[in-house]
Amino acid sequence: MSKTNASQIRMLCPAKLNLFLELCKRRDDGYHDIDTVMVAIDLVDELQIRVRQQPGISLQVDWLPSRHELSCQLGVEPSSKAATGADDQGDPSLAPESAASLLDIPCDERNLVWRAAEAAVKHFGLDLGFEITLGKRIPAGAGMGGASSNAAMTLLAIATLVGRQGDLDSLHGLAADIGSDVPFFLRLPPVPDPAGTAPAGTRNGSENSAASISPVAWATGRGEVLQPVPIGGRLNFVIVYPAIALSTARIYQGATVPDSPISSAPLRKSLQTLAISEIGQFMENRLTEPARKIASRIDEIHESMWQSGLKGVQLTGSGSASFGIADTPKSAGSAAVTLRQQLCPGARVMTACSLPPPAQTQT
Ligand SMILES: C[C@@](CO)(OP(=O)(O)O)[C@H](O)COP(=O)(O)OP(=O)(O)OC[C@H]1O[C@@H](n2ccc(N)nc2=O)[C@H](O)[C@@H]1O
Ligand SMILES: Nc1ncnc2c1ncn2[C@@H]1O[C@H](COP(=O)(O)OP(=O)(O)O)[C@@H](O)[C@H]1O
Repeated sequence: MSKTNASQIRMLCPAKLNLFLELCKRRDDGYHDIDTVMVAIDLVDELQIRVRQQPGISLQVDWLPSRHELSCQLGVEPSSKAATGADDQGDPSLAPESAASLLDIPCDERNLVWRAAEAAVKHFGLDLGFEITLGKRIPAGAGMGGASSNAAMTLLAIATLVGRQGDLDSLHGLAADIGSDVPFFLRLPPVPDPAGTAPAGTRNGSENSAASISPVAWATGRGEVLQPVPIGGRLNFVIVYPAIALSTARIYQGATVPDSPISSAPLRKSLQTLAISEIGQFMENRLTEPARKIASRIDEIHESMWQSGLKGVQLTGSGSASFGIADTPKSAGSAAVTLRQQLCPGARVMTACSLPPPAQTQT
């Protein structure tokens, strides 16, 4: 989706869920070799980038539909400190490094959008500036790739504005330098945008271009080595985000690499037939244990999600959000109503669908 003209572009930034995440090895550089399967979903942030002749970057970030609405859902003051997520004993040593607040997103070089814009200016040798506005829906510190998706779409948007969108491979390295999850978002099919016109520019790369034909990818290395995973249709999800921001680094630090890591192969195979009970059987997230030790509310949320009839209930990424799979959009909607009655305020309950494989977006 993009509304591109000579001076501005609008991009939708999809979130992601990890259907599988296994730790294979702790690396000397402080990262882990992982085996993960990520699916992009239609819960999106909105990015608008305008070209300025004067070099420099400006960034404005707002929550959609509004900060007030989200603070009510989460049961936090609009500028409150993030809930500690410490365990019931409130052990401060377990509290995650909480964001200044659940709703405070940095508007300076700490924001991955800003870093991506600076990297693109340098990479393409531009003497232009960019005025950027970002509308956030994807919860922060949730394990849903919000910041990474924003960064990837910023790279794509600036490449499109300067007529370089054709060569995704050169952007792959920039993306991987910004974050391990960022390359995944570069190669997704464009998100259909009701307010936009044609989908964003072509996303063809050479060896990985096949990856842009699927909203699902198998990622290895630290998450930057990608292969497409065929999927037999669309999956319906219900996502629950408790009012807790978890630090990705902290969760990885608390994780243990198993002696015999399990493989995502059975899960990847089950996605082709889309047999939900089979998919649920092969799902796994090795970061669940460290996350639930810090935020014990995750256990209560999983219990409520199972009881609401969802299948394959699991933490996404390093958390704090969890998702479950519903048989149909209708059953997802009714499970969400039940969960909102039980968990809100104090959590966001969202429904979402995996992005359609490109063949379906042409219909
Ligand atoms: C956990 C995952 C699962 O998809 O997503 P999120 O929960 O962040 O959405 C990713 O691996 C997060 O990717 P990303 O958020 O880009 O992480 P990065 O900025 O690259 O790394 C943040 C920190 O996480 C740890 N890290 C990250 C990736 C990896 N394969 N091994 C690690 O140990 C390192 O301590 C690193 O310094
Ligand atoms: N564009 C962005 N959107 C949201 N958070 C951002 C952004 N840039 C930097 N951050 C910071 O990164 C933290 C993690 O953001 P998150 O959306 O969870 O990213 P990811 O899931 O890719 O790790 C946030 O709590 C926030 O402080």
